Amino acid sequence: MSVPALEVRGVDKRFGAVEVLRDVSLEVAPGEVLGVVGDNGAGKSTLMKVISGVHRADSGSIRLGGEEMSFRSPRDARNAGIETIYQDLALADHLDVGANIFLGREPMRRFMGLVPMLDERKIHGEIAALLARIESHIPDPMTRVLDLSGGQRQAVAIARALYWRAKVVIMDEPTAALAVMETENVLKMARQLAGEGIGVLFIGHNLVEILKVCDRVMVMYRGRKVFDARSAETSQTELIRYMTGYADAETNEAEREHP
Ligand SMILES: Nc1ncnc2c1ncn2[C@@H]1O[C@H](COP(=O)(O)OP(=O)(O)OP(=O)(O)O)[C@@H](O)[C@H]1O
Repeated sequence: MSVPALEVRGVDKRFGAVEVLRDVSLEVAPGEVLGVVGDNGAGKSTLMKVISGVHRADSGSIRLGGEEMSFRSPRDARNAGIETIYQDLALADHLDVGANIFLGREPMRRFMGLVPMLDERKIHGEIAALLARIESHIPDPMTRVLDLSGGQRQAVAIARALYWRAKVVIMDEPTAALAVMETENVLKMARQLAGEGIGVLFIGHNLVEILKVCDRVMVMYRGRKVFDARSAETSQTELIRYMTGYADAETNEAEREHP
């Protein structure tokens, strides 16, 4: 078996007296899209924030490509290869597409061997190649991100993940604020990232969408992972039973009856 792109083992997280994550484990293979679902407050965002270096777990471990990680900041996580794409993206609105992809590390060239200058030809070429790779329709890569649509903004974040060779991309409710066509594009991009060998975590509420785009789905309920199955082997009804705690209650009842 290949080494998982991401492996989370036994993560616990408390905020004061509140236990928000309890012994959560998951694995995402390279090229796999794992859906994460659960009711409001189930702990999905907190889990993603632990993985992306925003919060530190109280216990448990995170391995990226088989290597144990200890992130002190989101920057640490990004440098290690974990890119997060939020619904409200952390893009620099007033900067153009290129600046948002290169994050201040644009290709440079030396003028007459002395003064370093932006290598605009290389920048244009790289952006065009990236956008073509994800089949994104951004007419002019020099557009300010502020002037892009929601779906185009997602495309910029995805291009950035590709450029920086992310190992894992977290898409946290990426389609929540998008129109139908844009939603389709973002779903397609999730599959394209997986096609590049990236492990994708896809958090969402729309089960039709989740079952369509994800290879596997896990359900969070009150801070625990209560279910994990291949999309082809589960259904909306089954996921809802776990999301609402019914399946859990049934198991407990069966255990009481047949201890
Ligand atoms: N910084 C924090 N301090 C205290 N409690 C928090 C903090 N962040 C989250 N929580 C609590 O942790 C629980 C899980 O929240 P989380 O946002 O992870 O859930 P979620 O599954 O992502 O929900 P949603 O679908 O609504 O985004 C909630 O009860 C929330 O109030």
